[in-house]
Amino acid sequence: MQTAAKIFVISGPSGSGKSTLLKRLFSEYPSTFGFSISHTTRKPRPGEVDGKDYHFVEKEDMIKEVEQGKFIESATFSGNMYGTSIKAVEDVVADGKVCMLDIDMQGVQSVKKTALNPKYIFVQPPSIEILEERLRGRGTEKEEAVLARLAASKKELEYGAIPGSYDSIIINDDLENAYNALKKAIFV
Ligand SMILES: Nc1ncnc2c1ncn2[C@@H]1O[C@H](COP(=O)(O)OP(=O)(O)OP(=O)(O)O)[C@@H](O)[C@H]1O
Repeated sequence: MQTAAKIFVISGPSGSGKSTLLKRLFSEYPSTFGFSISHTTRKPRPGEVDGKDYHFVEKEDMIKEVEQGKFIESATFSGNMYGTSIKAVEDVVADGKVCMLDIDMQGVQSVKKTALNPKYIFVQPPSIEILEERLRGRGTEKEEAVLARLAASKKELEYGAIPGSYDSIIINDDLENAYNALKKAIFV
């Protein structure tokens, strides 16, 4: 099946349903799509393979490459750096797959400065109240983290509402409808 682009950026507030939708897409089309492999400065855990689970790199090398503008996004969690390089996205395409990039609003703005030329998809919750319900229902975050995510989601929603920020907006109310809308945005 033909897709509208080789790279899709999927963004939206935490809890809006990006992972749920992508999981479905990957299971319906197991050989069409791929995720880029992230870099990290943390040490591999037993069984983790360099270049498969992560690109395991030294901190000074990663800092240098981030400074050189080779990364779309990078962040530090508990002392370890993580990030997505532009090349990691290009590698997915070189491997014959359509790259799905699940990133936040800052990542979106950063991709816009590259030559990757993806289609941008925004996954929008039906309302803030429902977003809050789903975030709590997921049960993966402590109260503090839920509140931080909700605060960040307001900015994500504002950015999503600016005309031209995204090529498609998927309102994730009924999952079935949202999934069909996602497929419409992806396949031509
Ligand atoms: N259409 C829907 N109707 C009801 N519940 C949904 C729907 N879509 C997703 N959910 C539920 O909402 C919660 C958040 O979804 P999900 O984890 O996919 O969000 P996300 O955007 O990937 O979040 P994050 O950015 O934090 O990874 C999950 O518990 C999921 O099962």
